[in-house]
Amino acid sequence: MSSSIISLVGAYWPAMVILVIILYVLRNRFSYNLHSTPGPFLNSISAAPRMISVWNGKSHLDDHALHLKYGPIVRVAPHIISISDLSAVDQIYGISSNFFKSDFWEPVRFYDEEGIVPDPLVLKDKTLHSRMKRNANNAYATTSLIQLEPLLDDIIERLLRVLDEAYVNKPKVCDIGEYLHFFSMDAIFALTFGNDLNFIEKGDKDGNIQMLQDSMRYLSVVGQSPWMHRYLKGNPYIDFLIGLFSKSSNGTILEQIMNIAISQRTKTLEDMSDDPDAPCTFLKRLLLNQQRNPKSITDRELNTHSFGNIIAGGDTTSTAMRAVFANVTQYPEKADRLVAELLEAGCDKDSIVRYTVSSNLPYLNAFIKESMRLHPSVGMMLSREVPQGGAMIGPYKVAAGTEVGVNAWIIHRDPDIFPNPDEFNPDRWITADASDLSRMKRAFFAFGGGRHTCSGQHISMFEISKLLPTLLLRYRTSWVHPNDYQNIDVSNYFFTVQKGVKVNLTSRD
Ligand code: HEM
Repeated sequence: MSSSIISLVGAYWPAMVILVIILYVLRNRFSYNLHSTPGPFLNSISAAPRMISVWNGKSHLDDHALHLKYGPIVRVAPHIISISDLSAVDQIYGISSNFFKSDFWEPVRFYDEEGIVPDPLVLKDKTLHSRMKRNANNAYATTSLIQLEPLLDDIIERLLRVLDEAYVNKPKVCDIGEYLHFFSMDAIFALTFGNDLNFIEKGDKDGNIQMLQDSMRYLSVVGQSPWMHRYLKGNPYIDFLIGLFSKSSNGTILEQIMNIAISQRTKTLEDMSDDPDAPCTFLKRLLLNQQRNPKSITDRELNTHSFGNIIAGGDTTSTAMRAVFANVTQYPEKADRLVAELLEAGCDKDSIVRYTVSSNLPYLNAFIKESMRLHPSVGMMLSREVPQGGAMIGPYKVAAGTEVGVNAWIIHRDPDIFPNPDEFNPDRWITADASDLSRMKRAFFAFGGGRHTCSGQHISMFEISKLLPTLLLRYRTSWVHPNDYQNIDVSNYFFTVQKGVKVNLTSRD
């Protein structure tokens, strides 16, 4: 009997392989009821094209091309739909929406003996998420940040000193993009904990920034097929093996940052009793919240809030800063208009710009917003899962469990919302009539939307709207080669990090 089965398999195995492939293709093609959703055929039968696109770091360009070809709703993988439609923003992300965070985030969900480590960025549990967010709200508020301005000023001064000494009026090319990254890392450490790692002077000598970016690459690629995580870094043995060959084992850098968060909590508690008048950092404010109402926030949640700041606040803010800086360099006449606005508001080239002044300057704010429209720091869709019972996505009824999302990179280029979308035109934010402006604001998705809207957006605007005008008033900036703006390389591993923002700096007298 068994020998006849073996000979049968031996004779028909090619046909069986073909049958399995056909069944696999059919299953994918018709899964989640998505067979009539527009999109390339290959993407509907396998996640591989999507994973390759993400692996290459150019999925924002590929997705944009797909939307131009197929319209506002595109099936980019058997289980994933990318949407570029204003009404979908409310439907998927609105406060009362019941779409929740998808398993895209599984590769960066951490578990300990108590279960999932509660990081708001990745939580599916809406009740816990709302409580965590509510109880940290005041630490992210602008009023809390303003009293930390001296801390930020120290870091800005450090950066100016380094730039003055090494680059200004010297024939040496400045990789300002790198310095903006160092600045944003030092700034977020300082605002969160009260001290920083001095990336500005020491550089990234331990490769921490690179390791964080490697973790994002892992998330972006494996997040397209999250079940794979279990067989990769989600498996302790495999993770150990990967760690032997690469410095960027998922565990190392994220665990290191979590350890910093834990040790800083203890240190801040001690400092609070030694010096109650010390600046009220993010962490100190959370500890004060906890002392007032111990049930409102646990130690574990305190740790993940600080941890989340470092993970979510470095690449994002520096990417936005590089986008603004590149536009300042590319459009000198617009830069001159910014300078004129700053001088008229009483700023001068030898002082650090005050946040209360810069945050009220219309052209500066429009310039920053337009830079973030054309170059949002997050360049992949903010993935959510369709809830029980399925949902109508445009004209399509899609099944529960389908991953759906809007990508800022795409919706920010919708010509019906932003006419001449590829044109860098800060004035569109100033001259649009009320109804167009309201649509533009609703479509501005750089900080996400709804209940998961970026908690740290005021922190990043605080940093950006102080540092960039200060640099602008102090230095003239020019490209090293005429085509440098077009040649900036963008790698999109969730964060759209640019390489090659290199300039000559001269003092602005
Ligand atoms: C220009 C700078 C920034 C950009 C463009 C940005 C963008 C975003 C986006 C798009 C989300 C939504 C993710 C989603 O819905 O899936 C988000 C969430 C978040 N961001 Fe930011 N971010 C920036 C800076 C920061 C900073 C400086 C911090 C911390 C100090 C921060 C902390 C967070 C946190 C904690 C969340 C999770 C919020 C939640 O899920 O409720 N971000 N950010």
